[in-house]
Amino acid sequence: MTVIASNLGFPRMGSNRDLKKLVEAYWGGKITADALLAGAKALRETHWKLQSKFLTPGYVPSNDFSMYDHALDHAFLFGAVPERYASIPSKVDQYFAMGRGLQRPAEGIDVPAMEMKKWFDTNYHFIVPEFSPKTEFHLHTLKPVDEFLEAKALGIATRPVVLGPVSFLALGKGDKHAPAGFQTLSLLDRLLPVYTSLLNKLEEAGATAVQIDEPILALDQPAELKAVFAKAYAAIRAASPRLSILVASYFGTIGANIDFVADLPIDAIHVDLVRAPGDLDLVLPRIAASATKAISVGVVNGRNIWKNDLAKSVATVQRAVAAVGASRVLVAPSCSLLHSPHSLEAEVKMNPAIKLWMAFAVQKLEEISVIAKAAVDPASVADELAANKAAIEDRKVSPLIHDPAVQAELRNLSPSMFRRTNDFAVREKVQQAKLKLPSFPTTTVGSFPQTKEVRVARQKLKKGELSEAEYDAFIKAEIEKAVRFQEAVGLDMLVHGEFERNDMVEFFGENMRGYVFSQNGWVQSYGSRCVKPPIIFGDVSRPTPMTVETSVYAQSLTAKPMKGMLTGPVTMLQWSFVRDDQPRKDTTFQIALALRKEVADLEAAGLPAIQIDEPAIREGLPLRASEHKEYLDWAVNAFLLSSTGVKDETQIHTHMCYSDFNDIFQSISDLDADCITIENSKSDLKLLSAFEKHGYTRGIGPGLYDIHSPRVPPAAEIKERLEAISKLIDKRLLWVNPDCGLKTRGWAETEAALKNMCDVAKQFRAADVA
Ligand SMILES: CN1c2c(nc(N)[nH]c2=O)NC[C@@H]1CNc1ccc(C(=O)N[C@@H](CCC(=O)N[C@@H](CCC(=O)N[C@@H](CCC(=O)O)C(=O)O)C(=O)O)C(=O)O)cc1
Ligand SMILES: N[C@@H](CCS)C(=O)O
Ligand SMILES: [Zn+2]
Repeated sequence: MTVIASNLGFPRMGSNRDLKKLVEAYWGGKITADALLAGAKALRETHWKLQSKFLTPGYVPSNDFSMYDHALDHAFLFGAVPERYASIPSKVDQYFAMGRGLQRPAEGIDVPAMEMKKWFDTNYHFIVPEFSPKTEFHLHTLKPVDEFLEAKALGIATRPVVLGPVSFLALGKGDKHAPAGFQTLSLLDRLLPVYTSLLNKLEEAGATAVQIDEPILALDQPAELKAVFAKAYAAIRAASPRLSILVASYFGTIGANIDFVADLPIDAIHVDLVRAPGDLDLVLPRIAASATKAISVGVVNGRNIWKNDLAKSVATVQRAVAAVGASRVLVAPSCSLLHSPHSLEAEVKMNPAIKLWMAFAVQKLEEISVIAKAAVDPASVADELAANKAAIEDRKVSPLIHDPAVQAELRNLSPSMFRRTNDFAVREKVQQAKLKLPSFPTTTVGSFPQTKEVRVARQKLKKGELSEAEYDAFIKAEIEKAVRFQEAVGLDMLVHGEFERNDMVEFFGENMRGYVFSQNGWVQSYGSRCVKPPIIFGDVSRPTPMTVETSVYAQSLTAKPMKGMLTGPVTMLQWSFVRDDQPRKDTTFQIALALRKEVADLEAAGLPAIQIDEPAIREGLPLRASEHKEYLDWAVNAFLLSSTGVKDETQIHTHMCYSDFNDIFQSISDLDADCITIENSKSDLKLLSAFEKHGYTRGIGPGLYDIHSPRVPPAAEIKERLEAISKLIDKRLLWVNPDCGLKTRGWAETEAALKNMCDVAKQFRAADVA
């Protein structure tokens, strides 16, 4: 008797970010659509073959691959293609246009991208499906079937992954024509026949099992949802009586939702036992009470890079086996491995003492395989278990982790370190007297285009082909160009452009103690964009100033005020792989203390304004409301600890993007920043209504255009938006800026867009004076 070794999803990018290179080559006109599709197919083949080495036949996932995003795939699959993309001739271009917009003036095509949002509490972004009461579904593609058959042709039996009908609708939104109060779930009756016909086609192709992802089960759910789930799964069961259906919940506890999930006519339930170890006791009795249902135990962390404590996981799996028998237990990662880097194998430069503690996606599959074997026959994997035990022990006692000086500083924090000396009303006057900014001041969020030249220069520095001095001179030249550009375009508060940064989190990690870096530990962030999260393994501190020289240089080039530019403590935490041997709060406070010193140094060096970005503060919000307060208290305090050690005259900015901030409005206000630039261009005016409703009184720069798309926003569009905003927000508080940093854009489109934006600001300023 064996326990099944399974996977819920594999990273799509490939060992060498192959997918990124492929799609970008296609977008750049360097390869044809056929070459793109062939390249993607080859990548899937590699991934299926790789996974087959570790997983039980039939439990390798398919349809987890995506050219851009899986939520977009499902909108496309079910024909939820908004009207504005309907006339784009090729399906490939139509798909990418929905993800990233498309501007082809010669063909009269100019469509913005659909909205992009954070995928639950991850740093992955999904495309928000758009619906209206008129939405009719049909199978616009047969991607899951095609990919199932593709694997089958290679001799690999897979379990297709499909986004659940309830999560698919619930994660979507009403389009701009949808009436107020439109409920996307009201489309369930229309979706189900199409959904079940897809499952039928999968069965016809030979599929015997499917994984239906319902991640919304990790959220607090209204009572009405029980009936929605019951209806959806009754229809699925009726249409596919023999298909084995696993419903997967992940990213948190399934909680009280188990009460209705346990009654669904399905064959297996997946639970995330890393985030919610208590779910075993919650779910196992329900599984045991049924004669045939199986439990998929998510014991290997899909969200972090530390080695699994195999002995602990084996004990967990054995409890499940004891309760329901080995044939009804599946070992799995806690969630899809999409959020893990590909393989540790590439990490030839990493400190071996620390690498010993880690597992990336491929190593996690190996762990799953060992756990499944050990649950029934530990002797068969005795060597693997012994080696794992030694590594886990080694990490626990390693002297590399602890820094007594950092720990002492953390014990000695005083209440005054969490507040500014005076209120904003006082600070505002002192700052305005110093900065003398016009009304509707213009600024940008920090980064300017990270061109190929900039990235190649950094690569050359790493390879030793450029000296430190040559690289510094190159970066200084880039900064000077950016400063002259900003002056010419008419911006009021300038930035240095962040050219020296590989990434806003990685850069700071590289300059702090307690971090280690992978060479190739890329994780998809959105579309073709990847990040290489730094790894926090020990106590964090800042040995020397990190940004002062660069910021001082940038300020020396201009009479206009320059913003120092830092990444905030919560974002540093949220976008790193974090140590799991102390509370996240303690790690965040250590980072905040390091940043507080940097802020003090920037002020002392003469920077009049300092921006501390916290784009990830909302993303860190626990999925369950009962845990919100505790998180928000420490997250706000960490920001205050990093930012409040300055004089009244120093203007503290912050920046947030990619999330709905309405529900943390009070916490945003509690950050007490003098100005917040906030993403808003694609999420209508709901957010600003919250600022209006709560009477926000500090500076605010709602993003005026979307920076994720190469599309240049016409001035009229920016103007219309600013007009709508200035009806909601007191114009004395308003700043004029894009949604987020411009690092992913080219210079030509940046120049055109910022010119339009600054022209609009000038028009508003003139009208204000008149
Ligand atoms: C603001 N955002 C960020 C998030 N998370 C972060 N950790 N950082 C963020 O900025 N989450 C929310 C959003 C997501 N947005 C983005 C935006 C842009 C990117 C992005 O551009 N990623 C780059 C990789 C960035 C990087 O670290 N680059 C390195 C290495 C560059 C490289 O690949 N070099 C090549 C050679 C050069 C070349 O040919 O281009 C090589 O080594 O082979 C660097 O600059 O040194 C991306 O390319 O995907 C991510 C998230
Ligand atoms: N300062 C950063 C913020 C990104 S969220 C940038 O401009 O890229
Ligand atoms: Zn941003």
